[in-house]
Amino acid sequence: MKVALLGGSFNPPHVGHLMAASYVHATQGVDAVWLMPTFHHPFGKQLEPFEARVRMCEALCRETSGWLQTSRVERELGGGGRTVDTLAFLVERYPDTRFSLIIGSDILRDLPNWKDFDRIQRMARVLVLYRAGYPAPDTVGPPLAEVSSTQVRDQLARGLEPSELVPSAVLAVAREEGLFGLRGR
Ligand SMILES: Nc1ncnc2c1ncn2[C@@H]1O[C@H](COP(=O)(O)OP(=O)(O)OP(=O)(O)O)[C@@H](O)[C@H]1O
Ligand SMILES: O=C(O)c1ccc[n+]([C@@H]2O[C@H](COP(=O)([O-])O)[C@@H](O)[C@H]2O)c1
Repeated sequence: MKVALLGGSFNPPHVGHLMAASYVHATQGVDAVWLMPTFHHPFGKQLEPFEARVRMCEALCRETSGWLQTSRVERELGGGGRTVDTLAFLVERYPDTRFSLIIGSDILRDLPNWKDFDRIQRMARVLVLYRAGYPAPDTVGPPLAEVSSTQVRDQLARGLEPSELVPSAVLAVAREEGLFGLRGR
């Protein structure tokens, strides 16, 4: 079994995440892609509650035929939310699975602040996707969608409906849960 992991804040998930996951599933010979929402963000980002982000990720996953799944592993682990620790745990739990780790090229500038990135590279194949606006050497594939959770949150804060950036089922969960100031709107 070959699994690609896409870790993220998913605050909220958007079509860029779906495109990134689809691209990897379609071209990189993996059986499944797991979304791994952050429980405690290592750099202290303030996020909507974990279970609400999981629900939105699960709604995103339903846009696929089943190869995209959401993992609660980072909640199970607690701790500092460092990817190397999550990966070490998964490698031990699933000895017959080969893991890849997907990151967007915007992350490259943060990597010096990641814990043990060398060890991550020994445990998993790292796939750096070309996120539109962030060209870098050694990325895989064409530039992917110019969309971010920040842009989605900005639209929501201005009372706009980001229906072109977020799958409608994800927006429905955000509304039901009253996330991003949507309570009572
Ligand atoms: N449009 C995109 N194209 C390619 N990769 C993406 C895209 N959006 C997010 N990613 C990647 O998905 C992972 C998780 O991203 P994250 O959940 O932080 O979303 P984000 O849009 O970057 O959020 P924010 O705007 O809040 O920083 C990261 O590796 C990121 O690089
Ligand atoms: O391992 C680390 O040191 C580390 C530092 C910062 C971020 N990460 C992970 O990188 C992924 C994307 O993070 P972000 O900030 O773009 O949502 C997410 O899974 C984080 O847990 C990991």
